[in-house]
Amino acid sequence: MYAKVIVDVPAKQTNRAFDYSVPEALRDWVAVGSRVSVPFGPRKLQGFVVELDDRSVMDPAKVKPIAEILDLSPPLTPDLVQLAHWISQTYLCHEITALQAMIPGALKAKYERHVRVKDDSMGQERPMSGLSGNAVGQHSFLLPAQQEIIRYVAAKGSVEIEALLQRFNSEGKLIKELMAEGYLQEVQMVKDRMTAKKALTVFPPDDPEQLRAWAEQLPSRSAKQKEVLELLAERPVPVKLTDLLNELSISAGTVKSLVEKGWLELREVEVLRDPYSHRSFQRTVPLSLMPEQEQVFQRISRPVMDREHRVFLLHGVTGSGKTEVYLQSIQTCLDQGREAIVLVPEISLTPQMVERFKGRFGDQVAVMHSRLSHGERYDEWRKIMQKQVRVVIGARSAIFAPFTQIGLIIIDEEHESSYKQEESPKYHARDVAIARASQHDAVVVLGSATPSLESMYGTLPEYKAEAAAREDSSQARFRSEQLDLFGASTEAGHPAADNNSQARLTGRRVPFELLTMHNRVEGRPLPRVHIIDMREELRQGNRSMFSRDLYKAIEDRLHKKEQTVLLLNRRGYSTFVMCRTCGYVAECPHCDISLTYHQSSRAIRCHYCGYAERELTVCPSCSSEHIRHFGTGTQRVEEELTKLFPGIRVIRMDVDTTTEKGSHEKWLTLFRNRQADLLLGTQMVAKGLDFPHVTLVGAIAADTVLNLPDFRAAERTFQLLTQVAGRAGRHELPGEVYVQTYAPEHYSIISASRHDYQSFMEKEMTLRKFHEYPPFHRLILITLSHEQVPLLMRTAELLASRIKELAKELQPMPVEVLGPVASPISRIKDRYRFQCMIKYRGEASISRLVHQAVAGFEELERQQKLTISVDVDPQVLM
Ligand SMILES: Nc1ncnc2c1ncn2[C@@H]1O[C@H](COP(=O)(O)OP(=O)(O)OP(=O)(O)O)[C@@H](O)[C@H]1O
Ligand SMILES: [Zn+2]
Ligand SMILES: [Zn+2]
Repeated sequence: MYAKVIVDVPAKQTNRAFDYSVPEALRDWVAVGSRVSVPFGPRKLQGFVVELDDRSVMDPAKVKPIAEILDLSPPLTPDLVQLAHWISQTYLCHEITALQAMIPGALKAKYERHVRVKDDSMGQERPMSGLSGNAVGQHSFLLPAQQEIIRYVAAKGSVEIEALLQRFNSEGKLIKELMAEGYLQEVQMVKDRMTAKKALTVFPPDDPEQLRAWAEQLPSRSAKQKEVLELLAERPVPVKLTDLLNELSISAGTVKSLVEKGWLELREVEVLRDPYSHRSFQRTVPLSLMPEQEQVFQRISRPVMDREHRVFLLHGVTGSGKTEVYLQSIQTCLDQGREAIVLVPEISLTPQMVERFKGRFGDQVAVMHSRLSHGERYDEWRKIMQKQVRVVIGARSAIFAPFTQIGLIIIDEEHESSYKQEESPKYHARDVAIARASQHDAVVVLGSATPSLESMYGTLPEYKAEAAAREDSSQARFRSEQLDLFGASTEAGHPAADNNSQARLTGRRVPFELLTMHNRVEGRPLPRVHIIDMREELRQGNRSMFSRDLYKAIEDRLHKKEQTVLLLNRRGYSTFVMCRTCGYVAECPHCDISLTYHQSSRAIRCHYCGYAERELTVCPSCSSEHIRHFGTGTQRVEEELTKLFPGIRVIRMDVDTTTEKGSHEKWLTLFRNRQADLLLGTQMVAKGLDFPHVTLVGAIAADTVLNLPDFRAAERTFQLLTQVAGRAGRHELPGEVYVQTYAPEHYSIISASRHDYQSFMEKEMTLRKFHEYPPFHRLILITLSHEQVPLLMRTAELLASRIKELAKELQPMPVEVLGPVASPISRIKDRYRFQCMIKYRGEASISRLVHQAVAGFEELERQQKLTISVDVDPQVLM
């Protein structure tokens, strides 16, 4: 038997599968998706098996054997292996890069592979030595040899797989069966796993009444100690010291004195890494749907039941109850015995969101987001692998969850640009989701109150016509591409892989079907939006960052004890440092970008390279003292608020206040419990939040994004304003919104204020079509960087003309090569940057051509330390 292996060297020469033979001993273990170690020249490399075959076109004498298999069960499913291939073709990256992106980080770390007797509780790695007699007794129908294996493993707790195979050599197959049947389980002893996590924990005495008695004894000045005792009397369970301190806002000293009195005990306890273990989720039942929800739900569930690949674009206004539709559609999917993936933007993967899914589906849900540690992520991934869960909710990369029976993929807030990964593989999760769904005959739901123009385009007749015209030719072409990549054997198929899904990923795109929910749940009105012209405020002599109306509205809410959300759109907002006398702007000496002022460290800093210097007090250019930082950071807004409204309780949420793990959650809980009057923040307050007492929303600088050199600026502005406005008046109390802007006549701001998606979309579509921007044309951005401009320019020009030349072959397909020009940010970390933009209509073949052109420069890249990066469908044009 032969395996085709993609090795872990991201380079052009190695960007193909290499043949290896599968040694007899590994036959039962190697499958498509296995991670293996193989000899490669003088080295040993890691790689992934992408295909198995009985034959090899290579000279058998020259084919080397696989050295080792790295996981007992393949970490990738065959459909993921195929998807990786599709990603590498679509987004022009090395196949290995796509494969690596699909497995959790912990698997890339050093670890040992053990097996143990399966215990149904997750996440525990304790030895199972007590279990031997029982486990075997129950499974008396196992072969004697298998029983012996189980007994052996149970007695040892866990056994390293090599040791086990050695001990029972020639029984590899039996061991494999035991694993497949779930008697034995693989345990990865990841390095960071071996050092179990420990936490100081406070133990109350057994009798809580005793605590009350002690509390009585304490003198009144020990109020804090009393509080601790009373809390524990109420809730007599061990509690993590840090949690206790946070909960009561006390210092460790308070607890220490109680421990010294011998009333409480403090011990180090091992903690398990279930990120949600400390929370119990209240079970929820399906709500009875509003008529619009019901209609949409029916449309989605039908193809879910019929196992038809369809793509729906669900446009539902803020507060229309999209989440409930997702939940019930997922239930339909689970009832079919299939699995569901829910993608949400990282930033809105809030506890509230998780709660909704855990509340409905309980332990069947795995959660994946980037704030989890390596170990936690790995544990969640393992739950999916071992089929302990059937729903995964997570950020972008959760689209690679190793499910095998996907029925439904939901992408919430589908318009979010964070679904595009900025590093290689530069994939867009929306497109990957559609590709993956097509492999499984699954349904995709793209949900948003402000659908992206790209997705909207998918519902237009123009797209359907285009898709239909492309159908025949592209399908034929794609099939032949597959053939020459996998070799003729693809048709014959290979034993271990699920060939059905292999045959299906054609890259074909179905037209999207538009579903609309115009109304909020229970007919609640959308909030009234006021546009405030800040130029007018200035004319009236108001120099504050708050307009008079917004000021009054905040005051009014404080009075009524209702809550306010304030958005400071910092993206594109310059907190740069400028001299008012001569106009000097402090810039990074290594990058083409102005430095940003950071109040906490009183320093000015570069966002790209981290360069920092002390705050300037005199202008380096003219020595004037009138040098100051411009712009309105959240910190300054907070200061201003406390000045204007003494006693106001403000929660500030921005990158500075949310870096600590769990801080996000902490702030939102405080706000929800109405322990604050006002939530101030950047983009992260705009999304997904659903708080009943929020009746006022203010956008302080609504238009900052409009000034960015980006053709999506208007779209982003419209989306952000609509989303943040949507936070107000979602429950009984009606909401009101104030939008402060210097561009009150801009159509994105006017449409947002009228909740008029349709007119915004039509206007924007017309403009995009006129300027030949996406979604009508597609873009590929090629960025080159090097320390020296002449070489860079020369190379960029060569590359551009090479692409133009190759593009001639594609006539009459319109391909336009713009540039090379200096990038909007023309230097980062002392490297200059140039870009070429390719504009085209149509599909796959253009990416091949770019790939071919770029590959021709790989040698130069290596020799000259030049970098060329290719971004297909770029979201960021800097
Ligand atoms: N059928 C229903 N009956 C009663 N309440 C409902 C129903 N469906 C949803 N809700 C409630 O309506 C509120 C808004 O729903 P949800 O948060 O799902 O809206 P959404 O469409 O996701 O909004 P956004 O896009 O702003 O996040 C929630 O509090 C939800 O519990
Ligand atoms: Zn100056
Ligand atoms: Zn810099």
